[in-house]
Amino acid sequence: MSRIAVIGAGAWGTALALSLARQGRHEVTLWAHSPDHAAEMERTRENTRYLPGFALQSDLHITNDLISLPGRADILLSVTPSVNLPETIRALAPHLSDRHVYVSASKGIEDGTHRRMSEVVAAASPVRFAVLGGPSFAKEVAAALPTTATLACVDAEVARSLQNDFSSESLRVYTNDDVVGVELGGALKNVIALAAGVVAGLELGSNAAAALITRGMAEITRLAVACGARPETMAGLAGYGDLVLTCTGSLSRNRTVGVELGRGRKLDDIIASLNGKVAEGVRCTGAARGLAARHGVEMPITDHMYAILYEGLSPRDAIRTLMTRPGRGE
Ligand SMILES: NC(=O)C1=CN([C@@H]2O[C@H](COP(=O)(O)OP(=O)(O)OC[C@H]3O[C@@H](n4cnc5c(N)ncnc54)[C@H](OP(=O)(O)O)[C@@H]3O)[C@@H](O)[C@H]2O)C=CC1
Ligand SMILES: O=C(CO)COP(=O)(O)O
Repeated sequence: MSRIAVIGAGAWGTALALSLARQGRHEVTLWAHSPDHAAEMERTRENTRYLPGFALQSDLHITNDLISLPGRADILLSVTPSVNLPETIRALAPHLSDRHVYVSASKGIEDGTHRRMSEVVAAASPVRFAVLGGPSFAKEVAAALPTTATLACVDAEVARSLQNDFSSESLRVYTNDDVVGVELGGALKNVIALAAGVVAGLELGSNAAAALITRGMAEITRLAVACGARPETMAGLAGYGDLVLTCTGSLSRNRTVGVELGRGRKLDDIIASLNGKVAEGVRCTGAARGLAARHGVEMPITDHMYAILYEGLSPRDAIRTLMTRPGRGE
């Protein structure tokens, strides 16, 4: 039995808490950011705001007390939006030690600094770090549909132990030691998923959708490898797997934002209609572009996505300029 605290009661944190509690062999606590959300989940035994339709098990603890978590758990599973990780880890830091394993399931890169979540955590605390990635829509994990994931940690023993803790009949977990690759695969695919949504919103057809995924993978891999990732990781679940899922699956929030952009809706209006739900790619597009500039890596799809989001480029003009760039080898 492990004591596991899930930090973040959005859709993904709740789905992971449900999946862990379902096993019946762990003590699981789910932390919600806002007190009223925690109280509402305690009362209804359901997360009606972010993952409606799934009953929270009676032995799943719910709390809003962040700093109690390091005392009641050895594994901290961090599932806040990436923009909220720095404030969360700052609050937790005085209570953390190297006996804690901190598993990040957030998929983003810090704005401005371009730090990965592992770098944000390492700068603030002495915990051992792992990252969970792969193709995994929260709703399907909550429904116990077959799902695979990648768990990366530089310490192979910790990775194996987490694999054992997280694995179940419906969740098959693979280990990896390429933390950089799993982190960047998860964050960068969100940018390409936005672009895939744009292609769908403009009704550009299946050829364009396949091209976008493939050329998107090429630029994600270029950047990730320049940052130290292994190419094989990018060809695996946390790379291609998650990219294919979010570029094709209608449950993807990032893809949905892209679809609406392609149909001509304004970004502010689309974000407002998400009601506090996060589409990480919107922020990550700027961070990815900054990281690429630092490493001298060419990211044409990411650049055009940035111009659509923040510089008023029309989706149709973006596709036209991408299609008419000077010819090059594949
Ligand atoms: N949804 C999915 O299928 C998957 C999501 N992910 C990743 O998981 C992460 C979380 O996404 P998801 O679960 O979808 O989130 P949701 O969009 O479902 O929910 C947003 C969450 O952010 C919380 N929040 C808002 N402000 C803060 C804050 N200042 N500090 C901490 N938390 C805050 C909200 O809590 P409150 O309402 O109480 O303020 C709410 O729990 C993202 O990085 C995402 O990419 C990864 C795989 C799958
Ligand atoms: O990362 C995800 C699935 O693996 C979820 O993608 P969205 O954030 O686009 O919904």
